[in-house]
Amino acid sequence: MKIAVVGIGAVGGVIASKIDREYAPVMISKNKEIVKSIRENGLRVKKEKATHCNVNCCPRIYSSFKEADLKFDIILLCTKATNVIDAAKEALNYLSEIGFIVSFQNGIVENHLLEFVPEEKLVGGIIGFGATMHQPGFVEMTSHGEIVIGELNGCIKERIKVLKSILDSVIETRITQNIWGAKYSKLLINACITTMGAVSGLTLGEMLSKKEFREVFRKILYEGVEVAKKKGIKLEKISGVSIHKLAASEREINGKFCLSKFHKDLIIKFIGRKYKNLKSSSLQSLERGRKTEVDFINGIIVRYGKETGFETPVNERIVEIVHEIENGKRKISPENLRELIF
Ligand SMILES: NC(=O)C1=CN([C@@H]2O[C@H](COP(=O)(O)OP(=O)(O)OC[C@H]3O[C@@H](n4cnc5c(N)ncnc54)[C@H](OP(=O)(O)O)[C@@H]3O)[C@@H](O)[C@H]2O)C=CC1
Ligand SMILES: CC(C)(CO)C(=O)C(=O)O
Repeated sequence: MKIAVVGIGAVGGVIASKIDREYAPVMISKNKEIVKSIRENGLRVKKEKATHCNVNCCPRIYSSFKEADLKFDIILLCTKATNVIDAAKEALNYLSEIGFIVSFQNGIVENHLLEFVPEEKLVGGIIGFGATMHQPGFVEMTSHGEIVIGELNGCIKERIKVLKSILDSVIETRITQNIWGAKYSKLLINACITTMGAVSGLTLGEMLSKKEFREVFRKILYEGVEVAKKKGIKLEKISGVSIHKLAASEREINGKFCLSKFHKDLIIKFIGRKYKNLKSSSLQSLERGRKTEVDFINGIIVRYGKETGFETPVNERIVEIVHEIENGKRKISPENLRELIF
């Protein structure tokens, strides 16, 4: 089984390091500094409570598929959503006859990929763990959480079981028959945690310790969940969390199977405590001068809202705020979240 990991940043680095011994994946990175560092020092991984160690002594890293000049049975796309189209276009030419691509991006990118990737060549994926790249070629898994994978048409084929067995070496992996719903459920997590972390510059713990920011969290989620209902999207638990059940909805509060506003607030507070050091991947992008994936995350909630006639003012505003930061017109600050309290 020939495997390629494309995009050796935080997630790609963690995945490549964990499957290295058993599957010897080939790594593809467009980032010259990362290629140089891994060629010189190996792929370095920070282990919990340790400094770091080299796990990949014979690094198989290339700056393009052309340079690697091999065909692959599985290509794991671990770039940001903003780069995934280019990465997938290149990858398609290097698939073996039985080969397929896995899209691990946060947000929804699969509809764009399906414009040129045949459906049978694409499998959807979700990364539930957190990862950080401290320096080029030096990565850390910062929080735990499952990987979820699924065929876009919901079938369970043999290949998805093979993929699961490979990814189980990274972290516990689950197969879903509802990958679109699962991806949207993860999108909801990112619409709150990742985007709020990006505009505020706060860790999750700092952010969710404040009641006013937990309220922003619930408003972003509320809009996302209402839009999902209108679109008929079936939401599901990700890493054991039914994020959608935490949405603020006065109608639901009086309903049968829902948590009280007090309990929802308490659970959000608890999530903040449990993952207190989590640093948003979009914040990491902004700090590196890169664009975020907000258009594929909160932007999707706004788009689905427009399609279904449901207003999404908080998501609309946070998308604008992120773009202002990306364009240098605004600074990252907790004050940005205060603008969303209306
Ligand atoms: N980090 C996290 O905790 C989590 C991230 N995710 C998702 O996983 C995906 C990857 O995130 P993350 O690892 O943080 O991102 P990173 O930015 O750390 O890594 C992506 C890497 O891909 C490189 N790259 C860009 N285009 C290409 C290309 N065409 N071919 C090869 N390499 C390319 C980038 O280069 P350059 O450095 O030059 O930009 C970068 O080094 C995102 O969609 C993210 O939302 C999901 C869950 C958790
Ligand atoms: C919230 C988290 C860490 C969960 O996996 C994530 O997806 C991100 O920051 O991009």
